[in-house]
Amino acid sequence: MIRRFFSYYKPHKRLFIIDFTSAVIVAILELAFPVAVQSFIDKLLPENDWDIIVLVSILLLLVYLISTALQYVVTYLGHKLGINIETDMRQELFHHVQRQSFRFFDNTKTGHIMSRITNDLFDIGELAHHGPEDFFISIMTFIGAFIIMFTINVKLAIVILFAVPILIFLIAYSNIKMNKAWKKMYEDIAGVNARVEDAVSGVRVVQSFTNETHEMDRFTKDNYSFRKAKVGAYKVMAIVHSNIYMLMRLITLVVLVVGAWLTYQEELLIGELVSFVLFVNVLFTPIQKITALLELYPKGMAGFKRFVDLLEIEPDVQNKDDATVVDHLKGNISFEHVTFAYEKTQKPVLDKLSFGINAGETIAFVGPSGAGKTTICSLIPRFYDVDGGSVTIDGMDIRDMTKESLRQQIGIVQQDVFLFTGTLRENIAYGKLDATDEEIELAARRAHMEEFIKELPDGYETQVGERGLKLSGGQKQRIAIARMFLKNPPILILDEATSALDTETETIIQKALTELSKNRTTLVIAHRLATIKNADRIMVVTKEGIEEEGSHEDLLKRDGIFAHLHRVQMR
Ligand SMILES: Nc1ncnc2c1ncn2[C@@H]1O[C@H](COP(=O)(O)OP(=O)(O)OP(=O)(O)O)[C@@H](O)[C@H]1O
Repeated sequence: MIRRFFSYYKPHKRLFIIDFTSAVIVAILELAFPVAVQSFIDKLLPENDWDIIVLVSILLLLVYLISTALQYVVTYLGHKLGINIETDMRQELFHHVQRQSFRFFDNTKTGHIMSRITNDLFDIGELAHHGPEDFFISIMTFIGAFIIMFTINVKLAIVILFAVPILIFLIAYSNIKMNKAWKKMYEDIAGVNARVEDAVSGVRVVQSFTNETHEMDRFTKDNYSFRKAKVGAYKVMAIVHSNIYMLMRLITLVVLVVGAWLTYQEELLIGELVSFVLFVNVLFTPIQKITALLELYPKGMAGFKRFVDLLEIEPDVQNKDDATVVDHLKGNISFEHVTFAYEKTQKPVLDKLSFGINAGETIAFVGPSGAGKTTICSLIPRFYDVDGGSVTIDGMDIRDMTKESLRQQIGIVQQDVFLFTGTLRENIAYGKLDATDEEIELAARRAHMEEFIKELPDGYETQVGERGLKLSGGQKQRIAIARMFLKNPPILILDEATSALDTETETIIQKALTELSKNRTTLVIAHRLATIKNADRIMVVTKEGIEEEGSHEDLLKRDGIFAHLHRVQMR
């Protein structure tokens, strides 16, 4: 895990070297001060040589100026390094999440992903900056200070050395305890995020059932569990901090007493004693840094582990090494003995399903809810891969095509159209990012959007989405259709595109859809049978597979499932 963590420093080697070297110099200069004070008191003062005293003072001033400049470099560049690493990781994670297949999103809460991309990465960034630098510098200062103290007076140095095992014990204790506490805290904050996500996106349902109190109770439970974990972690930290504080004061006192006695015995000079007391103070800094790291390290590493765990989830729909980039597909689709289950442990939704669609045909799928119509349509763009059998387009297995090129050939219009925050123009252009204004306006005209765009004061530049104009279901759907005119795919999937509209809007949208499906292979999932009268073929999908197939008229004549559904709807 640590080796992997360090691999993120590679692109910022130069920054790391500058930051690290500056920090090392600052630490060495810190050690110089007590040594200078000692020679001041024991050598320069008794000799009364004021020229040297002034010179040494100027030199010390110079050392401090350099130290201050380097301190700036360490703080600024060090944080910059941490931020750079955090940004790289966020890029990688976002890219990775975008590559994931539908199955991943079926099973992962947005709140959990958000929490990894934000909270976890903040802590990892902090660790990236402070971790190696503070650890190395602290060890270095510690060893350096002890070496100098031993050269000044062995007995007094040994007295201080006794404190080291206690320190190591405290550090180890805190590390174990905090590891556990942070891990729990991360799980809990992800839970809190997921709960907020549920309550906010489902707020309309919550309010319509007046279940606010119920939601509040569930949130309180998660929030308090998070609080307990975090407070627990800080309790451990408080124990460790206060013990270390007491230890350091004790050491100062012991140094003073033993030092005074040694001075009395003429084994130690006054300047040496002062210098010892100052060194005990110098030791405070690395110890404080190490205690700060005790909080940061387990926290950052717990976050990093979650980050790596997420990165290691490979999308289950992958391109083969020798996958073909397809272009201009005709749209002859064939399902051959297709078997598919969402979860390996569950009964297949589709069981050895076979059928064919000719290029340019309009096929409608009808049938009872949960029979698998949407599933059939999700397999064509490879949102999921089949478990058995194959799906081919123009005779080629879709798993032999790159998924990007395959999806470029397929357009999907769903009932629930997602609008991105931005202008109307940008939202239409989502179908073809480099579309010209003329192309966008033509697509809007073909999707029968012109009328309503004209009425908007800002026209195509109107802001839509969460922070902009709210569009009706029918208007959103026309945006989706306009996107498709721009994308211009040979295969079209219309998933219950008109089932939530009033008759007038539906007529307009039907018109737009009929134009859109011209010269394309079109698959329509419809619940309202009247809208698919003109389909070339209707397939009746049930849990047993495709039970009936034929034109509207044929199926009515057959007087089977479709005729029954039709009669119920007409009634
Ligand atoms: N993402 C999913 N994960 C697990 N199971 C799923 C998922 N989506 C659908 N299913 C299950 O697969 C079966 C078929 O669902 P599908 O959505 O394909 O049916 P449908 O015919 O389109 O239904 P409807 O007309 O109600 O939209 C259902 O039993 C459903 O519970």
